[in-house]
Amino acid sequence: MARDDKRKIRVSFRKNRNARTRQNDWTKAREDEAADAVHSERLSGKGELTRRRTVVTSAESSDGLRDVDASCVSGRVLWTVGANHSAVELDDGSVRHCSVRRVLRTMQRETRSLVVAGDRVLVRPTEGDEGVIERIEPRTSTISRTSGRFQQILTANVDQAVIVVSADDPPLKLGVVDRFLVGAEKGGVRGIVCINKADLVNPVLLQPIAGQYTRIGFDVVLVSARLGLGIDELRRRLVGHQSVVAGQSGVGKSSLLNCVQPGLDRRTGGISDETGKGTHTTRVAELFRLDGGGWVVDTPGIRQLMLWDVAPGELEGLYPEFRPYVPDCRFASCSHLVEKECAVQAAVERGDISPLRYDTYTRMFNQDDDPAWVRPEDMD
Ligand SMILES: Nc1nc2c(ncn2[C@@H]2O[C@H](COP(=O)(O)OP(=O)(O)OP(=O)(O)O)[C@@H](O)[C@H]2O)c(=O)[nH]1
Ligand SMILES: [Zn+2]
Repeated sequence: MARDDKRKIRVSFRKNRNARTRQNDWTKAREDEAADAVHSERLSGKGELTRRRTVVTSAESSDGLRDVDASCVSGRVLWTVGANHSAVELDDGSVRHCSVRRVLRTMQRETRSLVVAGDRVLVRPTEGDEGVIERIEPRTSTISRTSGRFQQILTANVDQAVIVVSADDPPLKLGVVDRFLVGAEKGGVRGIVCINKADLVNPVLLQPIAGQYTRIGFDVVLVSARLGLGIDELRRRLVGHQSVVAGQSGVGKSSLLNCVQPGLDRRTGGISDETGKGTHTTRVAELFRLDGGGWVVDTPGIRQLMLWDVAPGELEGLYPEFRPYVPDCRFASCSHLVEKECAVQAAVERGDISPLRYDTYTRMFNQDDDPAWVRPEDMD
């Protein structure tokens, strides 16, 4: 290894990128909000690595990393088991089973950011189809959940979250949709609402719900894995993107992925009658490549994105349609719940903000663990 090789080190950005500031929100025109939501540079909720940028330097490595020489190849992590076993697809398409270099493992323990599906890594090939991960490249986004006192990163480098809910069985809950959307916003990824099992309800009943989200700027796809409806449109939205598929167990995530890419063979399971919550048939976060380009991360069928650590005061910034009104509230610390001269409440009363969205906001603000839910037949 040549010690004077050019190499990359990570340096911290000086700018505080932790939170959207009110100042930024004030100056945003309403039409810009959807575009803003996908502009991950400004978004919060990212891991340590992403607050750094990579620079090429010929100086001595300051991060304790060994020189990465020409024998190393880059690739993308497909899945991981524990802290030290990852499957990595190299850029030539071959897959290697990799351990993680010890110094990296130690650093990861400190930052709580283990190698995750979606990570771009540099691998030193060893025997057979094995290798060692020498470096994790800076992440452009992370999806994480809070586990105890720590944030656990589930996957990295995705640009959109497909939030799958079912029109029925289990019943559609707008509280669930909105929690996932808030989670996506917080993670700096674009949320797409995918309503599956459209065959179980009269599609006319789904239109007001779809309209509520498209008006705010979120894409909505109505699909039925059973009937094959809407699958082409879903595929079009996935191809060329790095997507995470999220949603409660039993809503049909695996069934949809099997439709989008036949031959994928995701295991599907039935709803468990006892709990109504479905059985957890998809266990590890796993990344797969789509024909036509892009890739998808399949996640365990639990409510993980809803567990994101969002402080009540952050919520106003994570409801894109609230943001234009917030600066007009009389009190800077307005919670938009009870205060007088609140521009958000006024917008709800005028019908400019959906009362259903406002309802989920109030429940999330009050940290109501029982998410609001509305069946289509309850819609006007
Ligand atoms: N009626 C109807 N049933 C569906 C549809 N899509 C999936 N299902 C059924 O819903 C059940 C759950 O589907 P899965 O694809 O296993 O759901 P999942 O979201 O992957 O579940 P987890 O792996 O537990 O997260 C299965 O019995 C499917 O046959 C649909 O479009 N319509
Ligand atoms: Zn207010």
